[in-house]
Amino acid sequence: ALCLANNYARARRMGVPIVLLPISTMNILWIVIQHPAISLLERFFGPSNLTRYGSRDWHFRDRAQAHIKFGDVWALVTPGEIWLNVVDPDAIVDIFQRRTQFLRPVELYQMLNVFGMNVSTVNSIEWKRHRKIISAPFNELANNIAWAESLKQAREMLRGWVQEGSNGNIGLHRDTRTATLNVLAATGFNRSYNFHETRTSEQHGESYRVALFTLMDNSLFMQLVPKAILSSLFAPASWKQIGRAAEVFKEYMLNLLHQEKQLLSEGKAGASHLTSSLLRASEEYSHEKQTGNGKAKGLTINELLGNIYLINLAGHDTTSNTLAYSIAHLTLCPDVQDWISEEVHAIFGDSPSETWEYEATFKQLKRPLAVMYETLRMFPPIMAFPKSTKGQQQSLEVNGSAMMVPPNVYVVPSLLAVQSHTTHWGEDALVWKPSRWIDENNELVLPRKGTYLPWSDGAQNCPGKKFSQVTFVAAIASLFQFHRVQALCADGESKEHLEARLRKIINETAHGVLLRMKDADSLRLSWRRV
Ligand code: HEM
Repeated sequence: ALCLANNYARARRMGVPIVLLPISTMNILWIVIQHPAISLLERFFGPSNLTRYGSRDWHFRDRAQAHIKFGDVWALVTPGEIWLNVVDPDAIVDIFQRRTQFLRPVELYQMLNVFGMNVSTVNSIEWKRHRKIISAPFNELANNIAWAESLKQAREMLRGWVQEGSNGNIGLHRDTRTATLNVLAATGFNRSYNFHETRTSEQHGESYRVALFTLMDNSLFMQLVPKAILSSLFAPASWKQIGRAAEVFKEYMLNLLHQEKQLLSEGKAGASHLTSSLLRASEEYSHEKQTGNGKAKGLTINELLGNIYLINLAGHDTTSNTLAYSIAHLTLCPDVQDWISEEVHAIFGDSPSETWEYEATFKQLKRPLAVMYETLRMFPPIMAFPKSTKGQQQSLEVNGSAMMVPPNVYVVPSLLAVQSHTTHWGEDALVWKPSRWIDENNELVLPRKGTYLPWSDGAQNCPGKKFSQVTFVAAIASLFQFHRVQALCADGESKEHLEARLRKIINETAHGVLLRMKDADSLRLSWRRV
């Protein structure tokens, strides 16, 4: 109570509306029990501040409602933290530009440190070194490979979906995840996997892919239980499985690095590949250490593994969830499927996707990109990127009024609120409508700065932005060139009920680190050639 009173007094000095929560949203016990606890509290006592703003995914459920009620800036005050939520686009741009004043709070990203520190978990000085190294391989050569591989994966995935026929049990999330991880493997590790073989191996066996999925699905849990305990003799079997996944992933990556090192020494490795690029940085580090040559510019082996894990994690489920949300929406909008197909035909005619060239055509495929933009507007995989004032107070101008933000306050650009606010997106802000992204001159609409940032903004934005766009556009364009998708009714189900069920599935989220549908795999979808 004393901590809450203290934080309340600090927040009051900002002169903004305040909402109090009796529990810190970072409290470990609360993180574990919040979902059943919130359901129970809501059932017995009705909605309260705690049930509205106390969960990890409250931003998604609330969207712009809190800002419409409290204004463009308001504070969520808990015994542990003050979260200052901001929806004014100019203030949001300002926050991202002042990276050294509104700092990324690395303490909130510790779950990403499974193997070592990485670009998301180091402090702002070290960040520059990591960022320079990991950004280098994200170039047009990588995008070219991603394009070809995404087309290949989409073709194989679609073949399986069509074969599934009227059963429609396609496993939407499982399959888009397999495909996007294969795109990443082709680009990063120079391995081109067969979609169906990898899908089967994911259901059995102990591959690095299964290990990665296990680690990703349990990353919140791993934040609570140290790796050594997970692998200990007395740990329950389910914990040991997570510990084992960490070992399998590490072994695979070390093995890959070893092979790559050998290729490099023979002068064979492709310079564009992610692994060789990171490996060179690690060798540079060893060299610097041996020669005692100035400040470190390379990466230690643990940092190398840490960054490879981060890129695997950040680089595939983000795109695969976006594909899954998009396809789920497209089943509700057959007209948008035709709209995409029309553009694909105008560019490629009936040419098979094996012949599609990246450079000449990616820029022309505006409608698939519009689908991606619209899905990310309403369903951004990373729902919030808080910044912290740390030890210094900072000034901030919101709607033309200056305020002082005290030290150690988390300042949160309200991504989901600004991306679904009627002021910026009109009365139909909550309607999924890709056509809003194309203007009357057939150009992609450029939204006002600070109103659309699913890849974040400023220097710490997503280095994989274009890579994800290329992967997504290739997949959607090739899926809808000749085919259409339809959701299948359950026995005796009416069309209206099916639509309502689909919308419910779209809006029910899994409680993980990234936003994703809880039950995407339960959708029965039928693909047919037109
Ligand atoms: C739909 C696709 C994607 C979205 C919406 C997305 C979004 C984001 C966002 C919002 C951040 C900043 C997070 C923060 O500041 O807390 C980020 C960072 C990052 N993303 Fe992505 N991302 C996507 C795809 C990718 C892909 C395909 C890759 C790599 C292959 C990638 C690699 C990274 C990395 C390495 C970072 C950390 C950058 C840094 O801290 O400097 N992302 N992403």
